[in-house]
Amino acid sequence: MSRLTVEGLVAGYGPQPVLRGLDLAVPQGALAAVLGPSGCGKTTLLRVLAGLHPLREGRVALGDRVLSAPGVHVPPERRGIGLVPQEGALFPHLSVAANVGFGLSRAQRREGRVEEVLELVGLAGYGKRMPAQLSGGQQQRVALARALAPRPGVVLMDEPFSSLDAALRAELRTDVRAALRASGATALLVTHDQEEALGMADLVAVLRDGVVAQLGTPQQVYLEPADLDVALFVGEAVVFDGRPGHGAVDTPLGRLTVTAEGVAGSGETERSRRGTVLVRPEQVRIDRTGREGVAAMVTDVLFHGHDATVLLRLGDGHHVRCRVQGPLPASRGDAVSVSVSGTARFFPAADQPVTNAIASPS
Ligand SMILES: Nc1ncnc2c1ncn2[C@@H]1O[C@H](COP(=O)(O)OP(=O)(O)OP(=O)(O)O)[C@@H](O)[C@H]1O
Repeated sequence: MSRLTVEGLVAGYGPQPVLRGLDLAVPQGALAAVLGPSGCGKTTLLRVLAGLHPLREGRVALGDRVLSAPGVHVPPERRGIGLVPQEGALFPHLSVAANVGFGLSRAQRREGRVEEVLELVGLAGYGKRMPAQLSGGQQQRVALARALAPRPGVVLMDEPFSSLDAALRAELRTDVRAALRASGATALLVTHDQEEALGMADLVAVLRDGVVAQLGTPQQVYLEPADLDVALFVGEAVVFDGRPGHGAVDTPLGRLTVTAEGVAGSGETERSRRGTVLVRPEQVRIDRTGREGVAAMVTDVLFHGHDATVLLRLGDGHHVRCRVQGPLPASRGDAVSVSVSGTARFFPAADQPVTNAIASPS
């Protein structure tokens, strides 16, 4: 059983701990991405899980086996956890095969485990090469093969793609995901790249202030963020101040109907509750004819290849981002009108009752 469980984890370096009661559970065989801003404690978490840094309070367990707890510390080499560091960290004087086989017994090497994992990561036949003869992406594949070779229950990856260019990163993400699935290992991927976390993982844990602010599927953290900070961190957003009343909220993008329980028809509608209304840029629709929605001026168009961002200024001076696919709907300087499609979210201000409401255009 390799379900990874972290309960009430407190760990750090100085008097103020970096991790402050962190809870996290990753089911067996799942790939979880740990997403958070620089310095929030992602690497510290991996180091504690790998047994390289002590915890002060809490518990780390793999299945029923406690690995770390006050008074318990299973040494790193006996945890059944493989680590892929940020930049491969291969032994430069050892061949690929020797790097991969480093942690294996002679029997395991004789059984062909090295060739097996090299094939798993797409490097069959590369055993005799030296690390210096490999590209950055290939070196990361070897690092993954080395981590997988002893059949660990858990693989930890610390920003394994950060030194690679965008095209290589995308290719490697797909291959690493497939290799991890095939190995059956539970995996934790540390990243500060939202696209990587959302695109690769089965589960995303958003770290903030030393705890997990939200743990959910990529869809959940993007479409149903636990709070405004998570919403703003995981993807782009268009936000306005709002004060729902009578089951609707007025925004510079028009009147949005507030449909969720807690605001509409609950008796609270008359009580003014200021907060933030949030829509994603892909929900903003542009109408070239200027008939549907609110008047806006296109201030810039950023073409990304697979899609484009259209920057707009509304009549009242608000700036709005819109994401569009396919043919560009407008050019810089065009007068258009904009509206919102689908549902939006309302987050009451911090000093207000904390009930998220879903708003949709009326
Ligand atoms: N060895 C250390 N001694 C003292 N403080 C440290 C040490 N290592 C990390 N820290 C501090 O602990 C905090 C968390 O660091 P950590 O490396 O875990 O963050 P991170 O989320 O992985 O950041 P990044 O995304 O930049 O890699 C930071 O404020 C960092 O300065």
